[in-house]
Amino acid sequence: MTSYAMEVKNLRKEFQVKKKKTPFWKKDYNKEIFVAVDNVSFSVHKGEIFGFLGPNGAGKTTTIKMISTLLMPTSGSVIVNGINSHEKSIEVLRNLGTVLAGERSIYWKLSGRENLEYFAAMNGITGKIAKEKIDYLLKRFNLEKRADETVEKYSTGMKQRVALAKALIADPQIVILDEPTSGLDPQSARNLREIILEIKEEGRTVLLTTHYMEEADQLSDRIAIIDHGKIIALDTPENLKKGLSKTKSLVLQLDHWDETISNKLKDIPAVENINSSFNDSNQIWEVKIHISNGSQVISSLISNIASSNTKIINFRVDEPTLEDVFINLTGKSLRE
Ligand SMILES: Nc1ncnc2c1ncn2[C@@H]1O[C@H](COP(=O)(O)OP(=O)(O)OP(=O)(O)O)[C@@H](O)[C@H]1O
Repeated sequence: MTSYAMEVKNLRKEFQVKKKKTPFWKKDYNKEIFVAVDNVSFSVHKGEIFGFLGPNGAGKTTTIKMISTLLMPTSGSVIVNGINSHEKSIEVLRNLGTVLAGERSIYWKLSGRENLEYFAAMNGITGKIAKEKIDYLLKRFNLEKRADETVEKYSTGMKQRVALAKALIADPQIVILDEPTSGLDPQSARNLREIILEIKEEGRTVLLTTHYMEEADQLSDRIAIIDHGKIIALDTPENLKKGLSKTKSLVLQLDHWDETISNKLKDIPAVENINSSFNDSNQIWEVKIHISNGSQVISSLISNIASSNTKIINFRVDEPTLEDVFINLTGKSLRE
């Protein structure tokens, strides 16, 4: 018996895309190959939450769809509980509960309860057992009171909880969640993160994609960071950050910020990256400066800024985050 819930080996997906500036009537010979997932390999241990972290367009959803047998890989394989997913997809699907981003596989014209009844029946679960399971899931996900209203009337958080209940109806050992908290308000997102931890406590394995680094950090036992279809790092969140013990971020609130100040600071060798944003409500600039050699450069940065045409309202020094890990590996921010 394998100790892995999932083994992904050299997974690759190529899409044929139209070349830029090609007239629509010129067809096939104007296509080129775009590699969305580029020989990705990783193994997920039974019972862990494995985070798949990367910016928009990195290849997370494409990978998830191949794992869930919704998309045929160009090459490579996925082994779920020792079974090859593209040779025995029905057997593999029995072990998987998947919630794709922007879940449309629940029926909006049916109620939450009817959705669960439908998907229970699809999985051969009927009668008293189905009723007990559905009542339990509706209660667990706090959907009981509005269980008989159509899903279209639900909030995004409620729809997401129905999708999750649907994914759990057949009691899968592995749950795959694609950007589960995307578009949720902070309270609903927190609520969903608690549910994800409970799913792990029940002994299930969770594969979770997200572009929220704090979420990946908080939930995951291990994290693979993906960019441009390639895994660029894979470890526990602690080890990923430990590798950057000298990296710090200087976060300042300033009354003014411009390119001249930014360029002057970028000339300092320890400065890796600068992100700035203007807060309209209090008319203050928040500037985050990522630095590579810890505390040594902080005092010279502050005196440099203080002597520029701006006033420092506040500042703090942050320890390395997964964002810093990503910047260190790619030279750009996760959100750029
Ligand atoms: N059917 C398709 N045809 C062509 N290109 C595609 C197709 N599906 C995805 N892509 C491209 O593949 C890349 C990876 O997309 P994917 O949806 O996997 O990214 P992602 O990491 O999940 O990002 P997001 O968080 O934005 O969903 C993107 O550049 C996307 O435009």
